[in-house]
Amino acid sequence: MAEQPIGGAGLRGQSAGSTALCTVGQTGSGLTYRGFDIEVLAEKARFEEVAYLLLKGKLPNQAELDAYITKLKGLRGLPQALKTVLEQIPAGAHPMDVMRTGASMLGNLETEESFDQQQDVSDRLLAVLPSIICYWYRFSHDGVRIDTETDDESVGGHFLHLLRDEPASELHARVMNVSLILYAEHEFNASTFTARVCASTLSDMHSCVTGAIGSLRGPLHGGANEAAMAMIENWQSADEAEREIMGKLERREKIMGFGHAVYRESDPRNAIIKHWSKRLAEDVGDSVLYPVSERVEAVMWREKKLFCNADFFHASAYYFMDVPTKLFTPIFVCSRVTGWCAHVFEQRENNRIIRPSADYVGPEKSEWVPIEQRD
Ligand SMILES: CC(=O)SCCNC(=O)CCNC(=O)[C@H](O)C(C)(C)COP(=O)(O)OP(=O)(O)OC[C@H]1O[C@@H](n2cnc3c(N)ncnc32)[C@H](O)[C@@H]1OP(=O)(O)O
Ligand SMILES: O=C([O-])CC(=O)C(=O)O
Repeated sequence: MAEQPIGGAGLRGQSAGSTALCTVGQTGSGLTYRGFDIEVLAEKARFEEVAYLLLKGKLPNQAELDAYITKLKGLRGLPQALKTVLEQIPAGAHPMDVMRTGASMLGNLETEESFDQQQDVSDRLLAVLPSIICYWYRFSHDGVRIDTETDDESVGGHFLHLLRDEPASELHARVMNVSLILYAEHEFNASTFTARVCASTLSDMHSCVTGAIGSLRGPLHGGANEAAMAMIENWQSADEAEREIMGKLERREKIMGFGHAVYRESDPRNAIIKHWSKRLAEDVGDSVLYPVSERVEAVMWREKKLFCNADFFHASAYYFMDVPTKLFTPIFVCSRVTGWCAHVFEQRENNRIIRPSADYVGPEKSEWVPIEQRD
């Protein structure tokens, strides 16, 4: 057997099961949720409609959507014990760690006792995750205890309202809606696979989501939007960006927000969020960050044939909406929780514990040496 490094090839290209939720890189459009092209959903749908599609299995009619929005609005409140925990977390903590703790603590307070509760538990998580992150952020940064039960119609509007203490503009609510749709679901990505592995042991929903948040946090996955922002904000012009990117490529550094494990030529979400980033750049009169981002995109394609993934233009879009960089990946959580929960439902529906094998590359059979005789 050929010697291989410890670690692995990332299971790239191997099927690890089936799903009815999403196709990635298979059809002409590149990305579909339950058969609907991402371009159509981003243009026509509300995020809550997409959440319904993923979680309940079909698009809602008007009455069903109205009832769902009303339900989500009624689930935004935080239990006192969760507020108390959030107030203990220091301002310097990473918001993804706060999300992880928040989801986990909720599991102590509102435990999923039976899989019959899975729809309600998922709706609660979807409604309350923006409240969790914004309650902590505003308490630790501004010293205020906010009321998280706003009357905003949308999840994105609710998030921005809590963050800034005023309702979101129409443009910002629209961009948040698109962003949440783009991030909602993506087949067997690392965080979703984490959720499914956890679900396959017949564990509870909060454990699946808590584990998934931990996986999404890393810069090779959801954390790339923050890492991209940390990079591009250093550059004052497109020419400076080009010089710096060339240097990074020479030093063989990874450029965050580029490349993908499945897509080979483009990520269909990029053109959509790029369009909205441009609109926001015009709205705020930006003449630096958007041109810098466009130049980085052009140089990466010219030099490496690497394209922007969903994360790259999300960085500038969120920046133009005044969202602090550390909150970029938590927004991803507020969206992807729909995909995670829907995958947990699927896993539970036809479950077998996920337990692959490893090729052993360690030492041959070894003799035990008493501790006093070891080097
Ligand atoms: C929402 C999301 O999670 S999207 C992904 C977000 N993550 C990022 O943006 C992080 C940066 N990108 C990456 O690290 C990778 O492209 C990943 C993790 C997304 C995919 O990883 P892989 O499937 O291993 O990438 P792939 O096999 O296509 O890589 C091929 C080559 O391109 C290089 N490459 C891939 N992405 C990048 C990048 N962003 N910058 C520089 N080089 C890159 C790899 O190092 C590899 O080079 P090598 O053959 O010399 O080792
Ligand atoms: O599919 C992946 O590997 C990563 C990704 O784009 C996502 O999770 O949205």
